[in-house]
Amino acid sequence: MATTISGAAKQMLTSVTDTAKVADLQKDSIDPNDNLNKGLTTDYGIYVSDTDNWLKAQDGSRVGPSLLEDQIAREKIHRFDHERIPERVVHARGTGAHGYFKVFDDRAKKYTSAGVLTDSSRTTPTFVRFSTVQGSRGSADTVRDVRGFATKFYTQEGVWDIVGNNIPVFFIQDAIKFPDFVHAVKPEPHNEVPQGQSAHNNFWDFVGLQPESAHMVLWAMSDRGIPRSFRMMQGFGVNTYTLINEKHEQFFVKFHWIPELGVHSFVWDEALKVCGQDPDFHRKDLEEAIHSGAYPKWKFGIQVIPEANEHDFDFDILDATKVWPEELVPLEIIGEMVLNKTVDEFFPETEQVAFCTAHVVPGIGFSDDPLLQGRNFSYFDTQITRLGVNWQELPINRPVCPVLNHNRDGAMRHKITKGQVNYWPNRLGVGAPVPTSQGGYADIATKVQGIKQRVRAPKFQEHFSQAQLFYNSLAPHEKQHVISAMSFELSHCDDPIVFETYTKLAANIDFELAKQVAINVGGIVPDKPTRANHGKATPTLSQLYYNPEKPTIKSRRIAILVADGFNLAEVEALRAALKVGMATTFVIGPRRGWIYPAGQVAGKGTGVWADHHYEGQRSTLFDAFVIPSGAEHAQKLAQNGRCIHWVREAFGHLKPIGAIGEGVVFLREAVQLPGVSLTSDLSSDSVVNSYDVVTVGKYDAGTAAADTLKIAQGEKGFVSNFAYAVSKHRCWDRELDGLASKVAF
Ligand code: HEM
Repeated sequence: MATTISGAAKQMLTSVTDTAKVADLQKDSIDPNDNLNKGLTTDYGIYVSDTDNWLKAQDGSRVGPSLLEDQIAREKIHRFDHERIPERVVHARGTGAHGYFKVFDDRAKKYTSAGVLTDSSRTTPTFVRFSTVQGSRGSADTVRDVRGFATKFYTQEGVWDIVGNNIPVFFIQDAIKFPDFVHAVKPEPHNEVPQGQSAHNNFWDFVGLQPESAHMVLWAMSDRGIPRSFRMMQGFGVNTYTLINEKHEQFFVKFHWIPELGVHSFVWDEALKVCGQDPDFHRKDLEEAIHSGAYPKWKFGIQVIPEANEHDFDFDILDATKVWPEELVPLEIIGEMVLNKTVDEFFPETEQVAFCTAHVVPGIGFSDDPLLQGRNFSYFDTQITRLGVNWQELPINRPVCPVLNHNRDGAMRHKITKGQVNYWPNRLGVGAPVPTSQGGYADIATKVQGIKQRVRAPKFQEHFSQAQLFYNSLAPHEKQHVISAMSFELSHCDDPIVFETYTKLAANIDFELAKQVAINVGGIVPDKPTRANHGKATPTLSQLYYNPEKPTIKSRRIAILVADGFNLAEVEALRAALKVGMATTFVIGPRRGWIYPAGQVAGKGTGVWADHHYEGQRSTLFDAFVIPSGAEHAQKLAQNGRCIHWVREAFGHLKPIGAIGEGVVFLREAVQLPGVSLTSDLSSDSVVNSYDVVTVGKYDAGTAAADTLKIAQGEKGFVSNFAYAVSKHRCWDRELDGLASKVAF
């Protein structure tokens, strides 16, 4: 039986994007350009000759009544009236993509019999949906929030879902608190405010009275809450699951995703602005990366604890408000996932995809983690409201292996099962259970004992030790960001009970943190810590730990700011060099269209095509930018307040800035960045890098060819030096040395 199942599901891969799931979806896809589908029809298939005029009783001179008998108009209106479905009760705003997952080898065999985790010859199709939690479907992407990272694996043995987040812990320990938590964080009930934010009384009231949330609150207030891109986030299964090997030995496990590009975030001012300037920023970023071939990639890792060692730790390994420090439980990297295809249509794929933590395949199981236990009930249940009881039959949700059972009927049943019986046992032997020896899901016999009572286990009572561990592990700029974020949020709480309670609670985490936040928001300033800080730290909790070993500028958005009279050869050389590193360049000029280089008559011939005009996009939407040389161009930039603001804002957001020749003069004379040294010799090609403001006097096409992109520290060439600054993401020293705060932006 087992061989029949996997045999039937064998994946026929003709290219990396043509996974078994993508092929499966073709059965339900239509292409309107296809000849067979050229003409417009009603839902029941007759051709429609007029979509503009409702059938009316009319005498030619006056408008008469519209007739209810018009079945074509009625159908159109009915469909429209009902085309919205309930949005997800949480994680309503999201975007998804297809991809595939592979393990490197069979090293996980000692833990699990799951083929998806042990068979390196397999390519398992995946679909990932990234989301925010608080906001509704139409809210902005770059709000401060936890991000969902939900992965559906279409394995040969059935669907496996890891419904995770970009933060490894959760706000609550027991699922019974989930409705309270969600009610508290969502817009307040009396006025439905605020949208997409936790900066309000009810959220901070709840977490102030619920100290188990202290650890997760710190993560959400850290840079993790404002990721630069879905592609630059870690993912975590959060809950404790189990792995079961062929010998029926059981292990506790946590699942991890580690992004190839490192873990990077916006700065808060930038995230706030992007909410308005481009509310779809993350959605478009994912699409742009996949379409440009810079496929997002994550390593997949597991932390494993043998069943016998469950109680070896000073925290409970089933408590979802705790991480398993990697010094205690090493992370084993066993595979990777690539996302390489955007959806063809948002609604049937991204909106109708439905995850469920209870979806596991043989070799993977659950633990008694009380949050997971509740989740296993909740997801199936909520999909019934959102999509109907046959939600698992929808094309995006159905497995790529055969499905056969006696669950029939229900609203919107698609499948037609032939035969006479829909129950087991039956006289025909149809739909028989599969023995575990042949692939049937095995529940491991486990001894359970206890007294029925509403309590939490003893180690679930401690809430601050890991909050301290997290805070202690952050780099100085990361700590500063937590203080600022908490201060921003509590400033939005106008009820003194709320901000006083939380500032009091924060003194359990870190004295300096509590003091600074309390001063900023008018809270209760502690005179001593409520609890001593144990001083322990672990490197893996800081985002800096995940900087790629080999620096990269892959998929970074780099703007080149020009006015008429710029140096064309430089711009062409820069674009060519940055393209080698798979960065995407955009020219920003006074207008969208041709911008004319020095020596060329305006309006004659071509120059460089500007992708946007100065007002069309702002510096917030790019990772870095360069100003080429050209006397006339530099003078024009200096006359334009928006261009000066562009540079000051990028400086304030700690972004790398490059300038050449008269571009440097523009920086020195018009922009006046504080505390930064710029090259003073416009005839020299030696590069000056000061706080990742990279300047050079001369950079010609010949030099550019010689300066092939080498992204490494200490590289002398202009483009390599600039690219290295881009690979580091931001210049934190600008912030730590107080330069950023001196600029108006
Ligand atoms: C470890 C803690 C949790 C994590 C990591 C988590 C993660 C997620 C993610 C990523 C989604 C979005 C799925 C998608 O993209 O469609 C989601 C949705 C949802 N979660 Fe959770 N969640 C957690 C806790 C809970 C708990 C405790 C409950 C309930 C007891 C719950 C109930 C829901 C519901 C009802 C949805 C909406 C599902 C849908 O309509 O598709 N979650 N969760």
